[in-house]
Amino acid sequence: MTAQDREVDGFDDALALVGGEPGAGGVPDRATGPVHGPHHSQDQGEGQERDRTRGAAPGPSAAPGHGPGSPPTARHRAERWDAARALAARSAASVPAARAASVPLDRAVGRALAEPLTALTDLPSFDTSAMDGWAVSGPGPWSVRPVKGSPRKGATGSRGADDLGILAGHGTVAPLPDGTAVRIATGARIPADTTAVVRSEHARTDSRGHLHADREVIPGQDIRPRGQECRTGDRLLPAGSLVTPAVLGLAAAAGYDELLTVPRPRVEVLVLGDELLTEGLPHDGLIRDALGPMLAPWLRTLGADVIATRRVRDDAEALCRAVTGSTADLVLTTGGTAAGPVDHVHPVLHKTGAELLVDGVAVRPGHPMLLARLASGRHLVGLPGNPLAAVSGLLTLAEPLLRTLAGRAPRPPYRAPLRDAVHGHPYDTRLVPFVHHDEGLVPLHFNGPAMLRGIAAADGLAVVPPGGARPGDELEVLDLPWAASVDGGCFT
Ligand SMILES: Nc1nc2c(c(=O)[nH]1)N[C@H]1C(S)=C(S)[C@@H](COP(=O)(O)OP(=O)(O)OC[C@H]3O[C@@H](n4cnc5c(N)ncnc54)[C@H](O)[C@@H]3O)O[C@H]1N2
Ligand code: MOO
Repeated sequence: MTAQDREVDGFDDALALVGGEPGAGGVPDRATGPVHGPHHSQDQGEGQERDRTRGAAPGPSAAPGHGPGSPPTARHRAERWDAARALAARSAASVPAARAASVPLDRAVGRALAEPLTALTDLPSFDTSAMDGWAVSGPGPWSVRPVKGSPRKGATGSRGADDLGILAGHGTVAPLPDGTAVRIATGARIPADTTAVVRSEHARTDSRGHLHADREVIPGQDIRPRGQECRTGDRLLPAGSLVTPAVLGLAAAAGYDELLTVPRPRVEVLVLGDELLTEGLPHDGLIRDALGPMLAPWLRTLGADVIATRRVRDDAEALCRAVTGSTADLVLTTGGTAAGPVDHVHPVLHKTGAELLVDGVAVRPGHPMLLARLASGRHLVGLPGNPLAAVSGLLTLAEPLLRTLAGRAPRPPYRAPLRDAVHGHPYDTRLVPFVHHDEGLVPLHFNGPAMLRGIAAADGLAVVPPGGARPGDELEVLDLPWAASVDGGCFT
């Protein structure tokens, strides 16, 4: 491994690195677990010491050139990963309340509730039949009564059997005298003094118009009592809940025509890099832009509306115009965060009077990521150019910031046990693509900063603490929004 390999893989060369070429190995099959590559190491995409795959924390003294216990000075400005996320979430805390607006239900989906959803009615709002059958009063057999004003099916049949009974949507119905039964439909109002509903398949009428149940009738059976689901004024959902299709349905059932919601934040993506191609095969040192196609749909899943994805050439003036001219709530840049000759993000932020809130995060990959408040009060997140480092920045800084801008409640972190050991960085958090497996999280190969092969097959990113983790250790998990299912029922 060359020094360049180490650098590309996001570890400084102070680390004693042993092991195979970066990115060796295969992507595990979801059913069968990892397909090991030639080196049989879990995540050589980061080029680490093999013995750290047992999770032994090497400690800062493993980094020659830095005093024991003291991280390298180059990191002095880097925020801890969890602190950076918290800071990103806090940095826009005052914005959502100011933007809340009432919108009709059909415009509310995808936004967050700006106030709790409180029931405007009891649900059900009247005692309701849960089945098609008979409302009965007292013990059987019952004499069947026609329902006054009910539509009739036909002239034949025994007395009362030909009327359709009480249907859903009917208004007030007369109380049911003891010893009588009326036909009733699912969703219809239960007459006062009803003891139970007997399903149509569990009863028969005789030639004298009496109804007999063919099994025991339990008082209250198949009646949904008024207020069973909620009472007027009950809090159904807290403020900050995402309005999903299911929430829309609940809101409508609970009597809402409009919902007070926070609009989705508007994001503009600026893709930097003269080396980027938007089509065809890489050639002559030029490469395909992997971030432009990826970010807009990903941002939408994070609750943002992407107003544009623009390519900006490696020119400070062009970047300056693009940043200051944007009307988005969040400007998201890719590339140009480091200190190379055409890395213009820092100089442009400085020149335009932006306040750097986060300037580097102690996370691998992605440590040059940044968060700034622009002079206009809008926010800018600078994602590093390496594609997996950009994903790391997206989930570390943009996701919590967007959640706050969108008025969404913070998502409580959850943890899951690790199936296979994963090595760590001595000082920094690592984010490692994984798949869920019955036996725990399985870290994926091809997790180097420039690689998307691991994340493309992943259910999420595992948060590996400095020093690494052993099988059975519980790691915080950042699920990808499209992860189909989670073994172990983390969402139940
Ligand atoms: N002297 C140092 N150099 C670098 C450091 C460092 O600490 N000291 N950090 C390295 C790390 S870590 C990363 S990550 C990168 C971040 O660099 P930038 O944000 O300035 O990104 P670029 O230099 O523009 O690009 C880096 C890399 O990614 C490729 N790239 C950029 N955009 C895209 C895209 N849209 N699709 C696909 N690939 C992209 C670009 O071609 C470069 O290969 O800095 C290191 N350097
Ligand atoms: O290699 Mo850098 O840490 O990818 O972000």
